[in-house]
Amino acid sequence: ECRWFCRSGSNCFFAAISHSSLLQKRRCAFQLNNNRVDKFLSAGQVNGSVQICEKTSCCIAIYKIHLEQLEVETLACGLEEMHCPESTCHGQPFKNPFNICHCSTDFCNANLTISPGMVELPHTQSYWAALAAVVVIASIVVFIIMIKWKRLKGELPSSHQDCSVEQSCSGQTKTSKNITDIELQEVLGRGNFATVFQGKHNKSVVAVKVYPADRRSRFAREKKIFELPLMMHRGIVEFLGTGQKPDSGSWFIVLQHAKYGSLHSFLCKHTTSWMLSINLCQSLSQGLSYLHSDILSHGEHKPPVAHRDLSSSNVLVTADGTCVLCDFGSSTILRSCSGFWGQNRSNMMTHAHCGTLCYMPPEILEGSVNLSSSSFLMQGDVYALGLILWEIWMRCYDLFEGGVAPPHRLPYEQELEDNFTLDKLMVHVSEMDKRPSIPDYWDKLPQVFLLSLIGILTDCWDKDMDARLTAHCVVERLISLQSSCNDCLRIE
Ligand SMILES: Nc1ncnc2c1ncn2[C@@H]1O[C@H](COP(=O)(O)OP(=O)(O)OP(=O)(O)O)[C@@H](O)[C@H]1O
Repeated sequence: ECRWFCRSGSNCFFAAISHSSLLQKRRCAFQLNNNRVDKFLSAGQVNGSVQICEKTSCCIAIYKIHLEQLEVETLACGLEEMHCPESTCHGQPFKNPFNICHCSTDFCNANLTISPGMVELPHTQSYWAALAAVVVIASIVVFIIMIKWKRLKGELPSSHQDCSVEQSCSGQTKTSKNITDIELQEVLGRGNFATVFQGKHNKSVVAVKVYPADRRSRFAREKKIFELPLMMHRGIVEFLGTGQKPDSGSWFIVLQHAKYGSLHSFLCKHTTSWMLSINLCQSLSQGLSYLHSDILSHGEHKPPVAHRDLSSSNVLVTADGTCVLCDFGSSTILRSCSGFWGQNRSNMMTHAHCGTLCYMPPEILEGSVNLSSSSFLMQGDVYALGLILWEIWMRCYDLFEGGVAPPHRLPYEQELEDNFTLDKLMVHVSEMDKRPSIPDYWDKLPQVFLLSLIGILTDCWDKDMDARLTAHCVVERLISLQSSCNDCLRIE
């Protein structure tokens, strides 16, 4: 599911990206929990938390389940050519107390889950130890069911204020409207996973994102994000419902129709005034700030969500000149409460490597994220936000001499030109710590204004992810930038 390559946008050059060795060789999550030199080091080239397989196209994971938690022993490439028909990781008992899985897609060994029938393997062969474990687990389950049942009946208070309460963190979703009467018209855009059509529903113009039948899991993932409680905000594309086409079996999501399409295509076609550009920047940052927020309101809980594929192609421009976020197919729900994140640590490798290449932050390119914290996903979104703000301001004619802005370019397009490869991007962004260039003409802008504008960009795309602004702070900095500049550009 993860994308390493930019989509081939109409005018932009990323279709030319090629990196043959990376395309051909299997990439697996890499982690060794014992400190000794391990035979798995010889299975392929290691770069941080990624191993590029030399001997096989299978990834493996060896892990145990201890106290209902997954404990990873080894994530690596397979050691020798082997048969691994499964695309995802399904554990089989291995040397006691470990399970092992072999799978055949990139980073599939990072996506480990405890499936319902899977129990902790006893550390000894003792029947009684196993029985005791089963009894303890069963008692805990019965206890939790009793508590929930009592809460449902109102016998126990449901304290939504307390973030440790499982109920407020337990993944509430709303059932979306099942839409059957939809008319599809022209194609609005095509992504890697779906085709978006203009459509008609209840006499209104809508956008219909159609997933082919074999993309059901991607459809379900995006639907799940839209169905979170309180997922309505003017900076997030409005979700109207879902359905299935009876003829082809494909699935669709019905959305608000954004008149100007993606921000990328909008910026390719239009330059903007300062007022329009600051509106685009503010609405975009407000949408991201809301997405990242943990909100509890009237008994409903929206956990923080990391977008993970933020780019100017995944932001839409509406008729009133504001941005809305779209494409939540790579997004991750970050539950802030009671250990959910901890239970999913083994998924973080997969989380870390999603996204469109040119918007990937240095820590992801290097494979050096701190997996003990969930915040790196949101910090990665803020890095991408900084690049998009730069894209918007590079098309603002009020910021250029004679009111002429240069043609739209993607981040790093100018610097890396046609030789755009992952290696070049890593050297440029990570090793040399370079960022998109600031035009010389901006030096002529009023100093205070310029410092504040450049400050927002540099504080979003800082190499040190902990030094980056939060999306909420970006909103505040943009408000103060706007108010400090009422007449500095001599514009209304
Ligand atoms: N609500 C909408 N209104 C107008 N155009 C839209 C809308 N949603 C999507 N589009 C257009 O369709 C394109 C593809 O949409 P989207 O990014 O959601 O698809 P995808 O298959 O998930 O893409 P990706 O490859 O980024 O995952 C967008 O870049 C945009 O041009």
